[in-house]
Amino acid sequence: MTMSKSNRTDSPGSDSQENANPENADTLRAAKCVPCEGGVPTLSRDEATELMKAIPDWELAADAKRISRTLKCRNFVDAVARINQISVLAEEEQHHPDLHLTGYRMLKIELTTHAIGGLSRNDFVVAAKIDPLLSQPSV
Ligand SMILES: C[C@H](O)[C@H](O)[C@H]1CNC2=NC(N)=NC(=O)C2=N1
Repeated sequence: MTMSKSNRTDSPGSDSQENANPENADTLRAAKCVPCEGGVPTLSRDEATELMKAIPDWELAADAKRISRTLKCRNFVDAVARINQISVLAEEEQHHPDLHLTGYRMLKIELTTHAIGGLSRNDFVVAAKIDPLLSQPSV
């Protein structure tokens, strides 16, 4: 008899235990950034790759030390308005992206945890919170 997923008992080490609570955009958005002043390990490439599934519009750098999202804004004023929205969020979270505005409306948002020289969960929390801001008109 095949056991349905719902009445299967999870035991440590069983394959159903693996990824029992996968992170998604909602769990990341419900989280708060944890103050980071170093002394904690960066996420491994595998951990980062797993978290990328929650933020599909973002790109993982080849060295797995940062994530980025690039968008073409309507115009310069729209791009600056988005920077301002992101700055409010970054201050609330006390985790700050690098923001590059080039070619008058190309906005590249990069996240890395400077204190540890690589990625932490904070980067994914902020990325997941930035996404809804970008899907609304800025002004
Ligand atoms: C204590 C507080 O978490 C730190 O000073 C924060 C501020 N904002 C930050 N932002 C980013 N991106 N990386 C950091 O390491 C960082 N450190």
